[in-house]
Amino acid sequence: MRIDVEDLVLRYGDVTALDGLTLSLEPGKIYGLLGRNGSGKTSLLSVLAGFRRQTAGDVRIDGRPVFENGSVTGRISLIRDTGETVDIGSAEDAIFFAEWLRPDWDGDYARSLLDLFGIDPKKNVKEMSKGQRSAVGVVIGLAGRAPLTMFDESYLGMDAPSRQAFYDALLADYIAHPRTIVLSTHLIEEVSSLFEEVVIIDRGRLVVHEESQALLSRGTAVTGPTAQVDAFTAGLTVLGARQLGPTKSAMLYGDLDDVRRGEASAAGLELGPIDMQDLFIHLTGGPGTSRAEAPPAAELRTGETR
Ligand SMILES: Nc1ncnc2c1ncn2[C@@H]1O[C@H](COP(=O)(O)OP(=O)(O)OP(=O)(O)O)[C@@H](O)[C@H]1O
Repeated sequence: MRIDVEDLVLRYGDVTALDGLTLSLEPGKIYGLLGRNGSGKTSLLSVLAGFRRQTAGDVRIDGRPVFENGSVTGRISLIRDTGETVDIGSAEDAIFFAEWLRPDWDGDYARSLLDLFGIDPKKNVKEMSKGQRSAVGVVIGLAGRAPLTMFDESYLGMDAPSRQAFYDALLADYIAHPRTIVLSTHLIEEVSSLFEEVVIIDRGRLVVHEESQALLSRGTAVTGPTAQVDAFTAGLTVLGARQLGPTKSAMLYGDLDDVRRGEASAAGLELGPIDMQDLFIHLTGGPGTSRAEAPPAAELRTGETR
């Protein structure tokens, strides 16, 4: 499903969670939705799912308004981290309910996923561990095959092998049944290989909406002997560095032109890709930056080496 959001504002009393956000997402892609704590990710997903009415602005899914529009919300699935969507008895009950609610529901797939995650279908969801509840939520989200499926940190409670099983299942099922998928996450490195496009929001505003590869190409890792790396990176925007014995790897932000690349090669330095997480930290103001100090979004969008 196609998403068009224009000048979206959402306020909770005095708190402005979404502050004039404009964004369009094409159908049939996997999007990563990233942002620091309190940046407005859950608020955005809640408005997109029709759980909340926006304070101002326009929200359209496939060209139609969302809030209190059953013909649209019935085709949208938002799985939240709290698992409240499945708090209705056993996992089997949750599946029964989802089957009734979801036109594209695949019951056999749901049961195979419960098996994959080691979930006892008869167990009451309320008596499950946090990770097991998350897994039930993930099963409901995947097997529902909603044309717009959104996971809001739904898998945070799951352990590493279960999360990996989820990523594998998501990718395989997405290839077999293409749809629009939005993944909100703080586990950036773990999930970033799934993203076709990345949306970063900060303080309720859009900072970046770009193809993953284009975003990653904004940074370069420079690796080699410490003295050469330091000489090469002097005056450039260095996001961070790692030292291993006499070898240093520095993460640079911004384009390196062919001349600079030639210089690196002549100095015996290796140029490689940068981690999405390092870019994210930079684009949202750096680890020690308070929300008030973070650079404005317009400045962050330029992508030039300073
Ligand atoms: N029900 C609510 N009532 C009042 N303020 C709220 C409510 N829900 C969210 N907020 C505020 O809105 C802002 C955005 O919150 P939101 O939950 O959308 O952020 P988030 O990006 O999902 O954060 P996190 O990564 O921590 O989950 C925050 O300042 C938050 O305190």
